[in-house]
Amino acid sequence: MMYQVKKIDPFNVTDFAGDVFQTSDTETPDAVLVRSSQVDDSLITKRLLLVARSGTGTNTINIDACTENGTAVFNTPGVNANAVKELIIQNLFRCVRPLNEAISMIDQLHVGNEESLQEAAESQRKDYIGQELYGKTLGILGLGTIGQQLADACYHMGMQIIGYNRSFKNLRHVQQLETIEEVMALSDFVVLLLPLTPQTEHLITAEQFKLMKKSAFLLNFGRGELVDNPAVVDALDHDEFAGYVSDFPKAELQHHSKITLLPHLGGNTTEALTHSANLILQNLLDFLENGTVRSSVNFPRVDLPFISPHRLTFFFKTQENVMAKISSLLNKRALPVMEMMNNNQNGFGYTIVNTDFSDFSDEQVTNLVEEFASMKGMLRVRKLDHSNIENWQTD
Ligand SMILES: NC(=O)C1=CN([C@@H]2O[C@H](COP(=O)(O)OP(=O)(O)OC[C@H]3O[C@@H](n4cnc5c(N)ncnc54)[C@H](O)[C@@H]3O)[C@@H](O)[C@H]2O)C=CC1
Ligand SMILES: O=C(O)C(=O)[C@H](O)COP(=O)(O)O
Repeated sequence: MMYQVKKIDPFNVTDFAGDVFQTSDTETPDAVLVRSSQVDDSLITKRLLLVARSGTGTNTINIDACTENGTAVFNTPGVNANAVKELIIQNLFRCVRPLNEAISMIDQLHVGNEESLQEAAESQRKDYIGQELYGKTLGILGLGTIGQQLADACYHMGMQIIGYNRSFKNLRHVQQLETIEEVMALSDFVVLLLPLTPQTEHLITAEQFKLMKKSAFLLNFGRGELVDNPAVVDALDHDEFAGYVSDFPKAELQHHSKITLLPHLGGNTTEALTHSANLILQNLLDFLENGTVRSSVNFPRVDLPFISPHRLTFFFKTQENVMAKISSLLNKRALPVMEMMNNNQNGFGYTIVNTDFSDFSDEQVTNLVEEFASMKGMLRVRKLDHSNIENWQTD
């Protein structure tokens, strides 16, 4: 079977497409490949097996609708963490040392015959005195992969690290505090590294800005919607804190002397983009061909070698006792179970059964798949044929 994959963002699939999938403009694809663009709900048809997101944030995908539809959502968490960490550090330095301004001053400096450029420039350096990061307090909201890498790097630059996360992380270099408010009040720099979810939308607003040090900076590399933008502008206009850096530009934040906007540059390095695209394409291929789940936000991880002529995969709600019903039907229909692997997560189960349909007619196989699919709580059943096993023989 040749699967139809719709690319929402540009991807070079030359090394992957061919035997298993081809790219297509269809509105009813088997899989969608995407970066951070919006995935329209209309694409979530019964045919859609997978949304493959190259990158970390999945806020542009309707995960609940995908899950109910039996559609897996994959992402590549951590792959761009180093790129984001480095960009944040670059911006921390930018907050404390007026580099851009100093470079621009020299660029515009005109000297006469008597004076060297160096002398003229040095005479002005008193206007470009900065501060050091060493000894300052960095507060991180969201102590996930990027937050932890940032904490380690900044700790080794001599900063004090505090942070907030919904679950306790027990990190060596981070003092984890109970509330966002404590972190905001104690930090010289607050870095937002939370995902955008219904719980985190507009989490940071006017009340918290009032707690911040007047000299503190807020850096948002999580998502724009974490912050109430009009409240940021208002707080900066009233000198409640010193400056806002955001990787997520919005018109209401433009043209403000205390606001720096970047064009979503966090993961925008050759290394991160290449690694992330290759990883998602490999995982997409493996899911379409073998049903393997390695990094998904809604399907439990199951990776079982495909060493049988056929296999069945099941995605289901665990509370309906579907696993027991699957085992019972496999037994009842005397289907050989060569290998089987199951995993459960957040109320959903995913099971792969390696099997052999050689002794079953096509009609029997179709009926069996329909029997499984009609079980209460079953969200997706797939039957996969092993493309490379010919003349399969069991001992
Ligand atoms: N600017 C950019 O280009 C990039 C931005 N990002 C953003 O950064 C976010 C974090 O990335 P990673 O660190 O890789 O993800 P991660 O999943 O490793 O970390 C997220 C952390 O936030 C915590 N968290 C989630 N909801 C919370 C809540 N309501 N309250 C407190 N803590 C909560 C989680 O427990 C986890 O520790 C992504 O979801 C994405 O939105 C990620 C990569 C690049
Ligand atoms: O991984 C994420 O989450 C990001 O925000 C990426 O770094 C940026 O997304 P892309 O637009 O580059 O896919």
